Amino acid sequence: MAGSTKSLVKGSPAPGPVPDGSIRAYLMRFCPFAQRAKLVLVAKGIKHEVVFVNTLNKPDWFFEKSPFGLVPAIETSKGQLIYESAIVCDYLDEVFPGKKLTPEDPFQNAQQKMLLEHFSKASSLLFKIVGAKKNNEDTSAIKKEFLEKLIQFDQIVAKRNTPYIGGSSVSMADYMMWPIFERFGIFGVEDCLDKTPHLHQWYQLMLKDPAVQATITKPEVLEGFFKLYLQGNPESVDYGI
Ligand SMILES: N[C@@H](CCC(=O)N[C@@H](CS)C(=O)NCC(=O)O)C(=O)O
Repeated sequence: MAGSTKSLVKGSPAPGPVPDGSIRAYLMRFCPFAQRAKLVLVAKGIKHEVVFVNTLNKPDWFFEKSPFGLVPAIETSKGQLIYESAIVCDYLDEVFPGKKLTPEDPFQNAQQKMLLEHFSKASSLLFKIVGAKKNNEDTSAIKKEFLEKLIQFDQIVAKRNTPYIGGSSVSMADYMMWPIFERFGIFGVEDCLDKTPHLHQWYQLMLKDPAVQATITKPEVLEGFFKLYLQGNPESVDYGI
């Protein structure tokens, strides 16, 4: 992926205008939401540059690019700013040519969004695990509830009887969910896939996807970052590549 490999921190100067014919993505290397944007950029072959932002020590100007101070955000050569991963991904799919990732059919599109809602009933629990781990609390009850919700989601996926969660080929719903699955190891829930056979099959299929292969982070790198994050020691985190 083109662009700088250093993460910008508080005090780093703001980058200049985005060159014509390109688009800039403000990302953080380990962020699952930023990976959603990266997956769409790569899957559609969109020419872009990347600016990594240290989200634990961000430059003040970043709030002008992304008002909530969150990655991902994108900036066009016209100075247009788009933030929130789902909105960023929809924008990229709508504006750029290449493989359409969102179904043209409104019902199929609605179905994809409903699948994401179902998945979020499980995935939101993962963020509770992070909170509990930060406070050195026991996570077993949350993990149990997560498994129950994931099994329910597995059954929904099974009924659809399509190789990908979104349909017969890889699509937006798959890319929106993938980054969370990639991080099952850091949440300590990777064994849940043994109990969700349809999701497990999908996971194996997604590992072969070129955009997934281009954006995947090695589990040991993710784990290293997560450990430091839990210690609340942002200065010691090397966000660069
Ligand atoms: N709802 C947002 C969530 C994005 C998000 O939480 N990004 C995190 C990094 S994984 C972030 O930028 N955190 C910075 C902060 O909390 O100040 C989206 O989907 O884009």
